[in-house]
Amino acid sequence: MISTAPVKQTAVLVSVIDKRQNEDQAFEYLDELEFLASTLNIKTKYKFYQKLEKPDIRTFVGKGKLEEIQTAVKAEEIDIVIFDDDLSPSQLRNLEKEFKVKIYDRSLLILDIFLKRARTAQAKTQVELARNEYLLPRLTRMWTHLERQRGGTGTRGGAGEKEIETDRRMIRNQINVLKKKLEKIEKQRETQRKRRENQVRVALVGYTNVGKSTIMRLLTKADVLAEDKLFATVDSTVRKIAIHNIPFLLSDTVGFIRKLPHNLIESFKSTLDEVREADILVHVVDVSHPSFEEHMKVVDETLAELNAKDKPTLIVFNKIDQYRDHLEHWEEEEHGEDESRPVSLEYLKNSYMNKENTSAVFISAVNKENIEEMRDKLFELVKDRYLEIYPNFLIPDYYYGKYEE
Ligand SMILES: Nc1nc2c(ncn2[C@@H]2O[C@H](COP(=O)(O)OP(=O)(O)OP(=O)(O)O)[C@@H](O)[C@H]2O)c(=O)[nH]1
Ligand SMILES: [Mg+2]
Repeated sequence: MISTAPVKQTAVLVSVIDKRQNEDQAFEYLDELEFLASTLNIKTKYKFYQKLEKPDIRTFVGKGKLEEIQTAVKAEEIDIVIFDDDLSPSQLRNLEKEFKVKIYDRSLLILDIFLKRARTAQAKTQVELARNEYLLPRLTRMWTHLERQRGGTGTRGGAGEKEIETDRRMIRNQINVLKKKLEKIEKQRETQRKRRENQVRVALVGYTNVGKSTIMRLLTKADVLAEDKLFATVDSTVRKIAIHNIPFLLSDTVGFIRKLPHNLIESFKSTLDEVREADILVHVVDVSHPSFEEHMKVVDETLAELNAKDKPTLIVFNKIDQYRDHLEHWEEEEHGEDESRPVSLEYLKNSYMNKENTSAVFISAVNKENIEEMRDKLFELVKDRYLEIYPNFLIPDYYYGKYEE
């Protein structure tokens, strides 16, 4: 009997941290990488990290570490070795020679997740383009993969330069075709966008898996996919909604992450236009995540790259239910003296809500806690923009000042 159930592939993860980072951060990064891998149904068996000033030019990690990893790969019959950084084409080749299994780097992992998740023609084309551009300089490696799959090393004399050149040409053609296709789709979207010119536009932004789609669903009652997986949303979704009779467009967007592949940002430019062209941003944060502040920084940096940093922003600290749970667990566990107690929710609220020029709210989207407050704060921002577009619009008095001192 032959089983047709997909066999879960196994992996070991490898990251390099420099002297400024501590062990906790190394584990954090590896946990995130494990989560990314699990999104592709890859099971992590071991995690390795090494402290280095810079990754090794030839093999990413040093010789000793390489041997350590090799032992694990052989003992456990591992299918894939995943690196938490981007590998150069030559590093890829060297590592493949060393381990003789599939090698992934962070970019390829994220690209494959996007490929799996993309739904619309536009998103699919964007990811395919980014993936081809990523593969082009690394084609030798891909070719050797094909060779091995055919089971024919030696019989054909290995990957010939001629075959590689043919493949390269094929990929270059493909890239041109995809670019033309994208241009056409973008022209259509352009007319769509023009039609939206006189409307207030709000974009949900944030690190991946923070709850953007859950909040979108809450506000629009639309059937938006929300999952405990990274990059559940790759396409952007736009819905028209209203708060206190003021209409606006709300869009759910692709989540950001540390070291998002540059090719991906490039080819997702038009999807990210949703963010760039928004009047108002709702920055969603998973406050229960131990690195939420680092995540906020990554989001701010990505927004700066998109020239979208200075828009009126509501910061939504989500998952306060989970934050409370973590605090409770912390109390129950034993801790060393050097471990500092996580701050209370009250403390966090005080430090963030008193900042000048920022509007913030603490909610639980799943337990529907403080949702009205979030709606009212969003309304304050939407209303200001709406009155810029329609200066003669009269807003009934009772909507004003609900949360003002
Ligand atoms: N405990 C808790 N979980 C939440 C809350 N809000 C969302 N989640 C969960 O967090 C996970 C991710 O939610 P999504 O809404 O898919 O997050 P997202 O930001 O859209 O994620 P991507 O599209 O992958 O970037 C899901 O399992 C949600 O059920 C919350 O308030 N509390
Ligand atoms: Mg989502």
